[in-house]
Amino acid sequence: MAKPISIEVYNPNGKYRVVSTKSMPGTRWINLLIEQDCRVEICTQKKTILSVEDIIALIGDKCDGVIGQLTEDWGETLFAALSRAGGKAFSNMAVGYNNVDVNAANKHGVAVGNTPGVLTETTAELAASLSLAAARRIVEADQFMRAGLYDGWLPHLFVGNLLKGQTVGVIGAGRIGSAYARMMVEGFKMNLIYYDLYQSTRLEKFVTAYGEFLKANGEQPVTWKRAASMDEVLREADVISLHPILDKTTYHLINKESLATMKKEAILVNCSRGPVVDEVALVEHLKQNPMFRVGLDVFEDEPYMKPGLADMKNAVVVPHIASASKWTREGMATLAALNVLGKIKGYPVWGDPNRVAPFLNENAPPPAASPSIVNAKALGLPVSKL
Ligand SMILES: NC(=O)C1=CN([C@@H]2O[C@H](COP(=O)(O)OP(=O)(O)OC[C@H]3O[C@@H](n4cnc5c(N)ncnc54)[C@H](O)[C@@H]3O)[C@@H](O)[C@H]2O)C=CC1
Ligand SMILES: O=C(O)C(=O)CO
Repeated sequence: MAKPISIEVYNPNGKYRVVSTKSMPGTRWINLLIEQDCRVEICTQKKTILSVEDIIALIGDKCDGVIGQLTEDWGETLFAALSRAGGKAFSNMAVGYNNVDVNAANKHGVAVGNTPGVLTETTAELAASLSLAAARRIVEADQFMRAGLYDGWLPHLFVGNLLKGQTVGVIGAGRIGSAYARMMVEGFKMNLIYYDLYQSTRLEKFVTAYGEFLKANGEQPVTWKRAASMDEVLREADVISLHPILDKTTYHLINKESLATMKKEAILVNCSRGPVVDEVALVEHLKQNPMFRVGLDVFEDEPYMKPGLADMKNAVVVPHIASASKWTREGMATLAALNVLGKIKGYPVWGDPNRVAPFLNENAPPPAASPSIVNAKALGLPVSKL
């Protein structure tokens, strides 16, 4: 029998019961639910990662929808529990939903929401920050200063890599990968090589136009190339950033062999999901190649790091904060709440989950639609004509 869980309740007499497994930034998401007759229950348990049993206790006997987190295991057990409680909607407060078994949700007729778009630039900015931190050895240098070791300028002190004119490689040039590529190309005048299952025509056009602009101003133009294989990117790029989804095809995409393909002084950044990289192989590679550097936001066994990683001076590590800007996190909470609300109210699904701005405008009511439901087709949900 699961222990009772502490909660905070808003609008206790609301008709629909919506549970959020965590407190989320901002208040707009709560207000939007309350305005539509929802009783909102927020779990206040002091435990970072809730277990399946904890969430079953939160769902209880009657629950219309749940807003959950990427740390939770949303599989058959939870969707069965939600369905038994009369629930028809779940939303991750995340764009990635590798923690969700969508087939199990389909089986129980539960709509699964995610939060694309609102975190694209914020996440890309963190990937760019990690690229710079690794290239210019910022964390090592900061630690050196704080340790009182600086006793004067030296020609060899913390020499790193210049980005200008080098090649940035992007693996997974979707929303975030493309935004990161634009930042590195435009900001640092890097040439681009990318690998994705699909062509990114918009990104290619952007780099072409920027190259023409530079040329017209008497500067060296930037270039782009769509690689035929991932190995081509690994061989040619000086900085490689990983932005694919995590699924069977991308698990351990970066492993001992692929690391060996990369340049000895390359920089690898991962802001996608930890298991995209074989972290044991990475630690070994970092040990053997002190000039190879990484910037990691995500880890294979989050929240843990594989043994040895924390000791590596050539690794910059941060705790899965890529989407952590105030605007983005408040927007993610809003989109997640509206995904659940839309299904409860019987609204259609928004036609273009990449165009979420109308849901984020605080000065107007949001459209009567769920912003992004990943299994809309499987459940036969109607699509909004707005
Ligand atoms: N660290 C963090 O806090 C965050 C991490 N993420 C992660 O980033 C991922 C990407 O997000 P978006 O760019 O919004 O998604 P997206 O769906 O726009 O882009 C993913 C891209 O990966 C490509 N792809 C899929 N399989 C591939 C393969 N085997 N090889 C190469 N490319 C492949 C797809 O074709 C697509 O273009 C999310 O699924 C999530 O896991 C997203 C936001 C924040
Ligand atoms: O949205 C995601 O997928 C995250 O990892 C957190 O922003």
